[in-house]
Amino acid sequence: MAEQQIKVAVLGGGSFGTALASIAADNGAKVRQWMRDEVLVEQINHEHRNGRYLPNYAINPVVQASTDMAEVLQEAELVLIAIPSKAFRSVVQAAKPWLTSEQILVSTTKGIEQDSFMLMSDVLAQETGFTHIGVIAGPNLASEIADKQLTATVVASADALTRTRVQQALGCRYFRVYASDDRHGVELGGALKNIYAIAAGMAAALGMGENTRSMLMTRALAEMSRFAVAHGANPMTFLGLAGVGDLIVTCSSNLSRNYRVGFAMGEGRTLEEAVDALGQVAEGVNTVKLVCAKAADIGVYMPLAEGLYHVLFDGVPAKDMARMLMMGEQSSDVEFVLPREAVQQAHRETGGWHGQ
Ligand SMILES: NC(=O)C1=CN([C@@H]2O[C@H](COP(=O)(O)OP(=O)(O)OC[C@H]3O[C@@H](n4cnc5c(N)ncnc54)[C@H](O)[C@@H]3O)[C@@H](O)[C@H]2O)C=CC1
Ligand SMILES: O=C(CO)COP(=O)(O)O
Repeated sequence: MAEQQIKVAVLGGGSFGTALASIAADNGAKVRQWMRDEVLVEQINHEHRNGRYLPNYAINPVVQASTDMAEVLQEAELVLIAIPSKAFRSVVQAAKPWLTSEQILVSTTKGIEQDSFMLMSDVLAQETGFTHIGVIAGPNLASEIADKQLTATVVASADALTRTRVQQALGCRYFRVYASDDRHGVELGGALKNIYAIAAGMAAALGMGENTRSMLMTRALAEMSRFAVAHGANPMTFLGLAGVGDLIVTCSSNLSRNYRVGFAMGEGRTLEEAVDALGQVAEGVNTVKLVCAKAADIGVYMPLAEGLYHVLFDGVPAKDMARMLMMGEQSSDVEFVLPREAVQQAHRETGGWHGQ
């Protein structure tokens, strides 16, 4: 018996929405993509190209773009939402009249909502009240996916049907989809690593070496998992693609927008200049603000995120901040092995930490 063709809707006309639409189409799905821009719709439908966000890649001609939300969502079994966090809720609200409880709704957005500090899957759950809700995150640079480079991601949901349908719809010869039930852990992995990608870009522009980058990434992982565990995530998630996997790619690649913002600032540009030159979303700029405020509120130790905050928003030179961070507390390597408190206690018992 021939397999039934799955109907996929993608909300968002940016680089990631476009890359995901093309994967689903390559995999045999019927794909419709919603975006606001009429000109882009025409270009995708006639030239099979997204000239604004992924100019150098061919889009599978099966992808049909439209500005009409009703048309895009009609009969869709799987809805992928690739909208920057700032606009995510408003787009979900606009989509709501055409969403049904049988549909599988998946956020692909790596950000946190400004006022509520909610993750996008929680926004989806709050706005719809539906059960088939999940997220996708992992080392997924959109242009590499569009180039069909071998790639893997994670779908995370407590709902087995959501995990399975996403694996079936997107898993193909160049894209593997691994499953997790730690939705918040996976989602936080994707959102938090953007902070450290900015710092990594800055370090690279300042000529810091490979030891430094490795230290930065590994200590970033310690901070990310500490923060996520305080929000109920499983620390083991950070060993996976949405944790260490995404951190590696985003802290190493000039294709990452967050890395590029950091690199531009390391070269002497202001934050505003760096963001303007990008012309696309760099979620980490907003995420670092929100995360630092939350970490202060709930008492989570995040020296790298705080350091980056002072560089981005208080004009502290990145080199001075790096020097200060090097003189901070020498703590536990992996605190899920040796708790931080045990290291601090030992220092207290031996007369304190003698940094210079
Ligand atoms: N580009 C990438 O490599 C990856 C991106 N992501 C995440 O995907 C999310 C979306 O990012 P990209 O597609 O990369 O962004 P992008 O900057 O390439 O495009 C953003 C898209 O959202 C649209 N948009 C913005 N505000 C809107 C509104 N109010 N109403 C309707 N549409 C609106 C823009 O018109 C544009 O089509 C981000 O959270 C990002 O972190 C996740 C994995 C990889
Ligand atoms: O999340 C990404 C890769 O996994 C993309 O990162 P940027 O948003 O920094 O481009």
